[in-house]
Amino acid sequence: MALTAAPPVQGKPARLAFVQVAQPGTGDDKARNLEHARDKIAEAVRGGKDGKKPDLVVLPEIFNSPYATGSFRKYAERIGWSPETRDGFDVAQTESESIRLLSEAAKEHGVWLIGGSIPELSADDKVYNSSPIFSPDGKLVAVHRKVHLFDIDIPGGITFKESETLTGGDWQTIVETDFGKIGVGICYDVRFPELAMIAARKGCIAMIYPAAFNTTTGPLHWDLVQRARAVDNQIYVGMCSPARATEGDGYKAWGHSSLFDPMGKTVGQLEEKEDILFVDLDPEVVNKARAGIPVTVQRRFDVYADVSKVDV
Ligand SMILES: NC(=O)CC(=O)C(=O)O
Repeated sequence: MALTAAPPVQGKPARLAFVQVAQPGTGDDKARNLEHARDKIAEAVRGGKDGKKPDLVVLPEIFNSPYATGSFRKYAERIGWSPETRDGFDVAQTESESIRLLSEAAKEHGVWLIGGSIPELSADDKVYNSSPIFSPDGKLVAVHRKVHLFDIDIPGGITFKESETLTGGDWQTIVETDFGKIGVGICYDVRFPELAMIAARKGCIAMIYPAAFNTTTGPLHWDLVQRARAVDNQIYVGMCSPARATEGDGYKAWGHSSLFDPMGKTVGQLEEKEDILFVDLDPEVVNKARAGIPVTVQRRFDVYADVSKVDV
């Protein structure tokens, strides 16, 4: 059977900065967490060793609140964005101090910003784990609400039940940037291959996940799930984690923020402490991977369904 060439992924080379800030402890106040994140965004924008300014800055999951089911409602803020009002949404009208601060930071530095995630209080009084995404003019272009809630119970390891206080989101998020389409998920969403598969088939060059794996699941699965999503879909996959807390008995994040390329190679990875990872996306790397291993044109939709045809 003759092979048809895969359509090239659209995009331009881009520099990403993953800001691995410490996750707040239960005694921390929100204002301090926000100021710390603002300072770290400014540091990221100054660039890494080569001083190159990033095109996109990414913060970790739940960066302004402790990662604890008992804290989410207390820290939650009303954002007010919805997919229906996306084009008319004005950040000046939000009640959320975190959204205002992140929007100002994106605008001040002229960068795309995936603002990690924060607890969000909805109009009908539900709490979501939500990732706000800003364009370089400070516009809030999307909010991804974590679709799959982190409910696990590993005896002798970790028990966590986000569904005690959170509700799962019900849309998929793909953002059109000036360097290509980027899919956004949050942490546990990475374990469900469908979101990455749909994003890739809709032309995304990368899936980015603000995330906070832990010291039980991190060593086993953090790299594995990113490489699996990257190789299956021939896209870049990255996760930005909080730094590991060194004190207290709260959540111990895995750290190790990282980016993997479409062949499953590690583009870059941090350790567990506070740090910033600078890594590059290159559409030619995606195109080369797809030309070499042409799974994009070898699918058998006569045998199984194409999930990317379903609109979510
Ligand atoms: N924190 C999460 O949402 C997910 C996680 O830690 C895991 O999947 O492991």
